[in-house]
Amino acid sequence: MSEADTAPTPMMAQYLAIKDANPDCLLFYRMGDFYELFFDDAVKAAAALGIALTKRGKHRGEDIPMAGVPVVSSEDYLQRLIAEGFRVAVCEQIEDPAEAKKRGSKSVVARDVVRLVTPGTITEETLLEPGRPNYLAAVARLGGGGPGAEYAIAWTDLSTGHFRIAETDLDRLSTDISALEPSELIYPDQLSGEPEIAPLVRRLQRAARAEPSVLFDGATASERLCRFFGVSTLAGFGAFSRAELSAAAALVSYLGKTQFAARPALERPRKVAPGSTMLIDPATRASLELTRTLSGRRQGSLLATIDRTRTGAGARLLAARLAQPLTDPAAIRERHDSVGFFVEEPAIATALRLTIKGAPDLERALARLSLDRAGPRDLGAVRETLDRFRQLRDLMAGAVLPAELASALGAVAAVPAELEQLLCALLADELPLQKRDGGFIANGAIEPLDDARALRDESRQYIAALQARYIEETGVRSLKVKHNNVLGYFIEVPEAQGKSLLGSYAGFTHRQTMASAMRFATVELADLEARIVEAGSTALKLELEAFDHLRAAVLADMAALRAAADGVAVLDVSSALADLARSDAWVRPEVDDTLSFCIECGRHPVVEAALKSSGGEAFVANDCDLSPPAGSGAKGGAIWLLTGPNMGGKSTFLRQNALMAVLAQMGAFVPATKARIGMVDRLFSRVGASDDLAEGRSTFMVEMVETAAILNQAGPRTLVILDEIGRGTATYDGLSIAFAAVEHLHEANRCRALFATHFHELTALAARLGRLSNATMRVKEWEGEVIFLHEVKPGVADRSYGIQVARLAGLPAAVVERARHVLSELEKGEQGEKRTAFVDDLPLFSMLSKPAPVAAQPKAEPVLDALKALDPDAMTPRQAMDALYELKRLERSAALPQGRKGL
Ligand SMILES: Nc1ncnc2c1ncn2[C@@H]1O[C@H](COP(=O)(O)OP(=O)(O)OP(=O)(O)O)[C@@H](O)[C@H]1O
Repeated sequence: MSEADTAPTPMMAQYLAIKDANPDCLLFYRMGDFYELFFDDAVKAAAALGIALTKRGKHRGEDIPMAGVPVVSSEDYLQRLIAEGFRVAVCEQIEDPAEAKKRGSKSVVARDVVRLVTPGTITEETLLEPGRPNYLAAVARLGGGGPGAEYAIAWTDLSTGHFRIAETDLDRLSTDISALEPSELIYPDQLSGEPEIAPLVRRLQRAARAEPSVLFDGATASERLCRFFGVSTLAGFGAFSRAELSAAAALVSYLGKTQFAARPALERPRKVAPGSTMLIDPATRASLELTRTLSGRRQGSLLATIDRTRTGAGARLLAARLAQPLTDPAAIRERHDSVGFFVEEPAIATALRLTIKGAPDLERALARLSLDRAGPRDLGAVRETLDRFRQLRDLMAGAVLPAELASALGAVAAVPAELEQLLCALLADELPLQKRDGGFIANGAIEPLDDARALRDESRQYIAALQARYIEETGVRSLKVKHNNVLGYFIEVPEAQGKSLLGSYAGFTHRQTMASAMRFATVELADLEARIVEAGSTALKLELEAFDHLRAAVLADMAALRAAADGVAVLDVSSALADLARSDAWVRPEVDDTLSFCIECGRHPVVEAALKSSGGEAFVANDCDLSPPAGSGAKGGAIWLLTGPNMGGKSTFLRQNALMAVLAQMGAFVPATKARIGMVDRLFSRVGASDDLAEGRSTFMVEMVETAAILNQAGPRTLVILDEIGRGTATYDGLSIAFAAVEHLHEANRCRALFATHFHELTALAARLGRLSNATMRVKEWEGEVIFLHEVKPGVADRSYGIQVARLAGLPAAVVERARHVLSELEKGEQGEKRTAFVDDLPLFSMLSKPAPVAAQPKAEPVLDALKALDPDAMTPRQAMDALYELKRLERSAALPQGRKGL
């Protein structure tokens, strides 16, 4: 094979050069109306998208695999590729093909990558979830990995422009990142494999990405930030640590790397003060199902249950608040004041919620406008929002607002009125999606545009007139003036007449002979066509200029618009939480600096909602008081040790109290009749067991790692929820661990805690530990059946009723019967006999030889017998009354079964 055979074509050479520069992305290579993918990219994309894999030409003697997606529907494909974890480099033609032709017929149109589409940098409405922030985060470490290391996180939502920076430390790094649920996290490549990064990378998988350390370079960080924000000093933004600057600069440099020329209009970075939010580690977050259920769905999470917001920005703010509850009681009270206002003013709340319902997503439209990725409908979104802003102002005028709402409404009112006037004056009522075809500027708005449009439309009438004249002059009645993209305007006549016209009609120039028709051009048609094209392109040019003008006007008011959008989000969240509080009887909690934790008639919002929607029994409200015992002068909150039957409602009770703290401190009202919560700075929840195979840890190991974290980190302001610690190992080991853990929580951590256990032996600790009390879930037994009352009361459970629950769950009757037998033997053993002896007494597989027991015959019951004997049709009213009294008497004399019987 000669050199020439193996050398790539000029186009392929261009492709390979661009692909070489973007090795970790799928390359969308623009060819006409398609983005084409080649080689491995084509194979991967075809598999991921289910599109055809074809071939185009050869490279080094091999077929080149190719797959393509139409440009018009490329967003759908991008969305699916991003969801699958790919990054996409979008490569466009950056010159007019006509220019390329000038360089020679074989020359290739210049192309370059204009954008890298990555999960954290998308802005298209179709690619984003409306109610979820889409964070790109950067983590920086300065000072090596030793004890003096400084850590910081910067994060931005490109689709809204929010930009925050926070210092963090080794202990809370993972917790802080999990609160953000970033779509993409970048970290310096020198941290790859380091212990602080490894778990994050495992958790976030492909969303975590190592970037060259130069992006995180502390020495150039300030300068890069200044350049990005177009300022000469960062002094006006606040004081930032070196690690914070490094993380923030990495973020803006990464944006430069992915967005190329487009510069996103980020707001100025805001510092999040350390300790201003409640620490909730990833395991706690997952087990409480704050924003997602354990199976990863939004439906059934706390967020989905409480979300009554009416706008995308409101839903995002609610999610962000839930992910990061506050710790400053004054700031929390401010949010409660806002919710309280709408609870007290339902008429205003209802009107407000109607006004904002279905409002366009202003924040995201602004982000697209700033990146020059917007269409006419984004301008339309601004126009519509400004109209709603005005309605909001009118609606709330005169109301005496609490501080947070007053400032939110102030921001809404501060948007300059001229912008709305300008948009209303220029934009058409109905707007197309794309600006490239024009048609979005109103008639009568711009005079030269009206003229150009008139000329274009008149010319079309001239064509009709011209056709009539040609018919008359030639006598060919079937003559038509037509248009196509190759010939432009032309005259078409049937072939027979065409032939006679060829010689006789001097004005016609022959262009084409078809199977049954002939086509001609004339000078007049060519003139007209030129005028139409010119008028059309003049009109489009004027429209695009107007678009740029409007875009510039919007961007000039960007800061005010953003602040107003934030304000509407606050109004939305506050009124949504008020709506929830009113309809579901939630109350305003009191959050202060004490160590109280006193909840009256608390409920679990998600379980309650689930019971309600299934039409089942009503949720039973329960009190909880973990405040330091009154008058004891105790330095530390109380611990409740909760015992009770399986399925009795222990986990529900534990979680509902943890959720109560989260809800109260995010600024919501709570599902209770009264709540007083001394600020919780850290929340731990270890509920239920699961293994973590990805981390190579067994169920018990996970449980112990998480328990260790709690015992090592919980302080006096921490709230701890522990469910069945020590269950995953041998009984005595588990019991000992649980025992020691309770003692440690009481003596060393001194935190408020709820501890549920099936180890009834632990309840004896209450005699020794002053702040420990026993509580239990009430049950009633009836005929060997257990009835769960779901009521928490002081005291100790006598046993776990595990066997009854197992029977309810459908364990084979033989197994249930055998278990009952084993249990009674074990209980005897506990009362003095040696266990081993008893186990020896139970011959292995003895149950297999026994027939399955027949269901127990119902016991004779005098009330029932008497009832059965009655025949209402044969009774007088008097006799019926007497019979009723007799039944009552029988019922009273038959005492309800008590205690431990009927197993
Ligand atoms: N307060 C309540 N009011 C009404 N129903 C409740 C209440 N608490 C729990 N339940 C119902 O009981 C079911 C079992 O509750 P939960 O899982 O909390 O029990 P548990 O005591 O933790 O059980 P186990 O020890 O088996 O883990 C729940 O799914 C719910 O339907």
